[in-house]
Amino acid sequence: MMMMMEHVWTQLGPAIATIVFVWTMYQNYFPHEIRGHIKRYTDKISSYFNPYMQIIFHEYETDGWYERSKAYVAIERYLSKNSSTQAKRLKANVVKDGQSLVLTMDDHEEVTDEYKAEKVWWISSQQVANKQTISWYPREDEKRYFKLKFHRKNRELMTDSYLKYVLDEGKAISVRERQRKLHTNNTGDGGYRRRMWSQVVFEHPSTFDTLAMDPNKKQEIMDDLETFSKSKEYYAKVGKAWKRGYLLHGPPGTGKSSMIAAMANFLHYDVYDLELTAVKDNTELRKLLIDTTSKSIIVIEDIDCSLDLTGQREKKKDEKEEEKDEKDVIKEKVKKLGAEKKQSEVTLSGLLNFIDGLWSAIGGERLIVFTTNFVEKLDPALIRRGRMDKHIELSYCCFESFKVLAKNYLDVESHDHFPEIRRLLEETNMTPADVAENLMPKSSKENADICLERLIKALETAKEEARLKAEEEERAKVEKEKEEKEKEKEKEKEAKNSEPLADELKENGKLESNGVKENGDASEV
Ligand SMILES: Nc1ncnc2c1ncn2[C@@H]1O[C@H](COP(=O)(O)OP(=O)(O)OP(=O)(O)O)[C@@H](O)[C@H]1O
Ligand SMILES: [Mg+2]
Repeated sequence: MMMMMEHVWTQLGPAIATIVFVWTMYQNYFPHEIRGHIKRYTDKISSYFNPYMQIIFHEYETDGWYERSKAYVAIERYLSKNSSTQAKRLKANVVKDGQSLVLTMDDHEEVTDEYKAEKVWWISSQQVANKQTISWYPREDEKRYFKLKFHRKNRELMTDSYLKYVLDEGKAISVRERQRKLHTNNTGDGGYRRRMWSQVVFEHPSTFDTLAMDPNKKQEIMDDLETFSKSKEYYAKVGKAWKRGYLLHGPPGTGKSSMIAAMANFLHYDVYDLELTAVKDNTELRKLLIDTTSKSIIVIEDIDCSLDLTGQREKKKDEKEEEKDEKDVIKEKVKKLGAEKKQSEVTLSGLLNFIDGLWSAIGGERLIVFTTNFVEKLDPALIRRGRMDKHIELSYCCFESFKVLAKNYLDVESHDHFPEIRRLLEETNMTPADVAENLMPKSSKENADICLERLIKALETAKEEARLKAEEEERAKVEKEKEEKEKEKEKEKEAKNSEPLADELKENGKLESNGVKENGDASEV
C-alpha cells in the first residue's frame, strides 16, 4: 500500500508542479471569477496530495498595536537554541534591558527540530506589504512570521503537546537570560510620584556551588526550590497561593545572605530586599508587596531587629537595664513606644496577613525569606509552618563546608593538612566567613600550603580563646555564686541581729499599748 502511494505521488508530483507553474504564468489571462474558482480547486488538490501541514505565527497580532505576539517571542527564543547551529544566516538582537545577544535565524532560513522522534521544520519568513505608503511602524510594511511545518499524521502530537512544549521552553529561556534586578524599598517621602522600589542590576556571584554547607542539606534545599518552581498546577489544585516561606537562621557570617543570592541565581528570580523599618504602615507594606513581580524572592533580613514585631527587641534592651530602677525603665519604655510608633506602624498581624493569604489574589510565584540570628526569640506565630514552611539552620563551618571553601578558594580537593583541620573544626566553632577569609590568598606569593597553615593557626587561636573564655566564664560563675552565698549569709546575720531589736520593739509596743490603755482609761476617768 505504502509502495503504491509512493508510486502515485512520484507520478503525480511533477504533474501538479507543472500545472501550478503553468497556472501562475497564465492566471492573468483568465477573468477574475474563473481565477478564484481555479485557485480554490488547485489549493484543494495540492492539499490533498501534500502530506504536510503548516501553522503560521505572526510577529504582531492583528489587534495588537506595538506588542509583539508572546507566542512569536517565545518561539524566537526557543529556536535561537537550534538556529545558531543550523541556520547559515543569523540575526543578532540585543535583548531589551539586557546585555546578552540573542541569535535568531534570518528571514527565509529554515531549521529542523525533533520532538518524540518526529521531525518538524521551522521557517522564518516575512510578507512585504505591497502598498506604497510610508509607515511609522516597522510592522506596517514587514510582517514577519514563523511557519511550522510537520507531517499530517502528527497533527495531534504537534498541536496538543509540541507547541505547548515550545512555548514553555521559550518562556523559560527568556526568564533564564533576562537581566535580574535587586529591588530595594525607598525611604522617606519623595512626593506622590515616588517609586515604591528602586532597582539595580542583580549580579551576586553566590551560587549553590560556592555555598559551603552540608551537601545533603544543600541538595535538599535545591530539590525543594525546584519542586516549588514547577508546582504551579499543584498549588492551584490544593487551593494555596503559589508561595513558599523560608526562615534562615544562624550566627552572623554563616551564609544566610549568600544563600538568598544562591537561591535567586538558581531559580533566576528577582530579589526584593524589604527594609521594614522604612515602611510607614501596613497600607504601604501592602502596596509594596503588591508591586512585586512574579518569580521573585522577597527578603526581610534580621527580622528580630527590623521592627518591634515580636516585642523581643525591647526585651533585649530590658536585659541591659535590669539594674536600673524599675520606675525609670517603665517611663523609658513608654517614651520609646511612642517614638517607634511614629517611625513605623507595620504590625506583626499586618505582615502575617500578607504572608498568609493576600498574595493568592496576585498569583505568580514568590518566595519569602526571613533571616535572623536569634530564632528562639521570634514569635512562634510568625514562624509556624505554612508561614515559614522551611526552616534552615546555617551554622558554624563543618569539615564538609570547609571542603567546598577549599575547592572554591584554593582549588584544593585534598591536602595533608586536611585531617588536622577536620579535628580542629570539630573542636572549635568558626564561621564559614572566617574560614573563607583565612583561606583567601593575600598576595600572589601565597599558595595553598600557606593559606591552609594560616587557617590552622587561626583555628588553634580560636580554640585557645574559646578555652580561656570558658575558663573565665566558669571563674565568674563561681565568683558570682560565692558572692550570692555571702550576701545570703549577711542577710541571715542581719536578720539574726535584728531579732532582739524586734523583741525589744514588741516589748515597747506592749508597754506603749498598755500605756495607751492606761491613758485611755485615765482619760475616761
Ligand atoms: N556558607 C558559606 N559559604 C560560602 N561563603 C560563605 C558562607 N558563609 C559566609 N560566607 C562568606 O562570608 C561572607 C558573609 O556571609 P553572609 O553575608 O552570607 O553571612 P550572614 O549569615 O548573612 O551574616 P549576617 O547574619 O551578619 O547577615 C560572604 O560574603 C561569604 O563570602
Ligand atoms: Mg546577612
